[in-house]
Amino acid sequence: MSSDKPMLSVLRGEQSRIPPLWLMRQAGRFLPEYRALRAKSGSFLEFCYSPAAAAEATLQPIRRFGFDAAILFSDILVVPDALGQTVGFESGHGPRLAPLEGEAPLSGLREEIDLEKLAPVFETIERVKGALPRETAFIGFCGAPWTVASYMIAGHGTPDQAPARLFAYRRPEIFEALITRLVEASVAYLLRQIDAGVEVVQIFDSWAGVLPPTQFERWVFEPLRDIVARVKKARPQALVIAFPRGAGAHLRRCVEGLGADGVGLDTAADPASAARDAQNRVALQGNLDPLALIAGGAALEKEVASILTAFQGHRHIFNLGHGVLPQTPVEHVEMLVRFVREGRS
Ligand SMILES: Cc1c2[nH]c(c1CCC(=O)O)Cc1[nH]c(c(CCC(=O)O)c1C)Cc1[nH]c(c(CCC(=O)O)c1C)Cc1[nH]c(c(C)c1CCC(=O)O)C2
Repeated sequence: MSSDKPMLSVLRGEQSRIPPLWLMRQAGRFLPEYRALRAKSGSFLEFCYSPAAAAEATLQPIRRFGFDAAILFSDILVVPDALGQTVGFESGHGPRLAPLEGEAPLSGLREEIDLEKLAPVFETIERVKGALPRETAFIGFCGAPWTVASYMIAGHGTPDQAPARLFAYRRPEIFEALITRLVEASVAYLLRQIDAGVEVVQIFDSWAGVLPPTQFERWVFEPLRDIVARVKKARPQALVIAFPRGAGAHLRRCVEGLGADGVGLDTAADPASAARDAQNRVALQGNLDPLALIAGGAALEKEVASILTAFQGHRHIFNLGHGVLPQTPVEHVEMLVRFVREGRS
């Protein structure tokens, strides 16, 4: 099926000479208009739950750069919030959750996600949907069970998710119950996002890269495959991108076996080898180094050119290998857009 949205066409199986382009964390602190909007609001979660503000943050990068896709402005940690865990964000420090611990770590959590609590997110989606240019695709998202669980257990960001890894070894039954609950919650949440108006959902497994193969299979691959299968079965029109960041040696299995329409490549992944594995059966998304975007100039041009060359002849969505960093100059993003679309900086 062809579409007047280049992003959807590539996810549905077409190739495009000029890849559709969007950036993870394209809304955020590197944009002066985001900082101004954010300064007027309360806590980060309040901001995420304010439909007018969240819709505006979603649209800002579309107005400025004309990206091929908008991504819902929200956060992966609204899911633990809607499961009843206490979630906060400390400026400069990132997320702070009441960690899951003690004799019965799941006892304070709801069995099922409270979608009523997330009503403002669905309202944000409805607002954005009515305001997007007709050629712009709309992406919703959630965090993958392993990544979300790792924050729920530690209560904050860590360099290697050691607390969740230890928990999974020491208390595998409880960890399994948590992952199962997150699979259910993620499916329910994504289906509601699709019903509210997103056309694509991306599942962020930002911490997929820290596990040994046995644990990767159980906590990353299987839950991701289940979510993809259930979302596609319930909403066959919806398109799904999986982003198993740091999957490394498991990337091939993800490209071949997750059942997603697209797979996101992180900064360290080799585009040419992923393209060989994919055989055009899935679209590949990525994977410019966010630091090359900060550096700009000849280094940026060279990296962009090499990615475009490596993906030639393959279904490709241009993106970064991880999110835009706050110190990124806006002009470098403008340059990237010109370079990808017009082949000039
Ligand atoms: C692990 C993770 C989180 N959140 C997310 C992930 C997965 C992707 C990744 O690995 O980056 C996903 C996310 N977070 C945010 C978005 C918005 C949409 C977009 O991509 O533009 C998305 C898709 C906004 C945000 N989420 C957060 C901010 C910064 C808060 C602020 O503006 O005050 C934004 C814009 C806060 C957040 N949220 C999270 C952390 C670790 C932090 C603190 C680090 C930081 O500050 O960048 C959890």
